[in-house]
Amino acid sequence: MAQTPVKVTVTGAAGQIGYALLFRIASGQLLGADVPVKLSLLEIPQAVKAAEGTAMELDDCAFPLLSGIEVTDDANKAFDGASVALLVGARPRTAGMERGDLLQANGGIFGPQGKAINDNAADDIRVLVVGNPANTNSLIAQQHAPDVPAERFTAMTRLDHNRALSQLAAKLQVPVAEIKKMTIWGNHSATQYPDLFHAEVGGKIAAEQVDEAWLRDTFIPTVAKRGAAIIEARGASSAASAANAAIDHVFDWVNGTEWTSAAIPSDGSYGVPEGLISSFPVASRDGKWEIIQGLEIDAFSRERIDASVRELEEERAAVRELGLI
Ligand SMILES: NC(=O)c1ccc[n+]([C@@H]2O[C@H](COP(=O)([O-])OP(=O)(O)OC[C@H]3O[C@@H](n4cnc5c(N)ncnc54)[C@H](O)[C@@H]3O)[C@@H](O)[C@H]2O)c1
Ligand SMILES: O=C(O)C[C@H](O)C(=O)O
Repeated sequence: MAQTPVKVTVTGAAGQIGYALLFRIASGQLLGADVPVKLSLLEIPQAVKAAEGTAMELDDCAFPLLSGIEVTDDANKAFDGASVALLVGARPRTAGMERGDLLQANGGIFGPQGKAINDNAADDIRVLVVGNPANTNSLIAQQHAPDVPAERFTAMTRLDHNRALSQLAAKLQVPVAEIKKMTIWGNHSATQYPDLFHAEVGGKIAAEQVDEAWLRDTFIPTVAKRGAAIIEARGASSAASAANAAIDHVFDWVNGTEWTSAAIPSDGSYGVPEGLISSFPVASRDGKWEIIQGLEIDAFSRERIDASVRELEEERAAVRELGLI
C-alpha cells in the first residue's frame, strides 16, 4: 500500500447517513479497494462526542485501508488537505419553518463550509452535497469557494437514479443490470423528472415497453416522492440507500462511467440556465463529469424538465435575495 492516503471529509458524521457511510468509505468502497483513506468527521459541538463513538467503532473494524481518523467541529481543520468532501450535515425542515427560513439556516452552514473548502482543501477537491435542499446547498457552497473550479461542486441525484432503476426493473421483471441510460433531470425534490425516453432495456427504449399511464401516473410520482414514502414508512429519512448512492456517485466520478445521473453546474445544455446545479445524464471521463449531449427531448419531457429547472431558478433567486450567494 505505497499510495499516500486520500483525505475524505464527511460532515454530519454522527447522523444516520454518516453511520451508514463511514464504514463503507473505510472499507474501500468509495475510491477503490487499493486506495488508502484518512477520514475527517465534522460535526457540530453537541454531536462531537457521538462522532467520536463512531470513530471508536471504525477503529474496532481494523480496516486495512483506513490510515487515520480525526473528529472535529472546526471546518478549517476538517477540510484541510481534503480531496473528497461529502456534505451530509444540514438543517432539516421543522414544523412551521418556511422555505426562506430553511434556506437561511442552510446558508449559515454551506456558506462557511464552502469558504473552508476554498481555503483549506487539496487542489483536486471534489464535493458532493447530500444535505437538503442539496442542489441549492451545493450552489451556496460553490459560490463561497471562488478558487475551486466550479464543476467540483455537485449534488446527489444518484439515489433518485437508483430508485428509478429499481422501479423499472420490477415493472419489466428484468435484472437492474439490464437497464441502461437511465436519467434523472432537475432538482432533488418532488419536481425531479425520471426519464424513460432515453433509458433502454434489452437495447429498446424503456418508455415503449411500459404503458403511458403507468409511466405518467405511477413511475414518475413513485420515484419523485420515494423520499417522503420512506419517511412515512421508517419514521426517518432514507439513510443506508442515501449513503449507498453517495458511494456510487463518488466512485463513478473518480473511476469513470459511461452514463448515470448527477447534479452538476449547468453549462446551458438542454436549456438549463448556466450555473444552476441541476441533474443531467452524465458520463465521467478522466475524473470529470460531462453532460451527455445530443439527446432529443420531446414535449412530454420538456415540460417536466422545465418545471424542475424553474424550481431550481426560484431557489437560486431566493438565496440571492437572502444575500446567501
Ligand atoms: N440527496 C439525497 O438523496 C438525500 C437522501 C436522504 C437524505 N438527504 C438529506 O441528508 C441530510 C442528512 O440526513 P441524515 O438522515 O443523516 O440526518 P441526521 O439528522 O441523522 O444527521 C445530520 C447530522 O448533521 C449534523 N450537522 C448539522 N449541522 C452541521 C454542521 N453545520 N456541520 C456538521 N454537521 C452538522 C447534525 O449534528 C447531525 O448529526 C438531510 O438534509 C437529509 O434531508 C438527502
Ligand atoms: O430527507 C428527505 O427529505 C428525503 C430524502 O431527500 C430522500 O430522497 O430520501
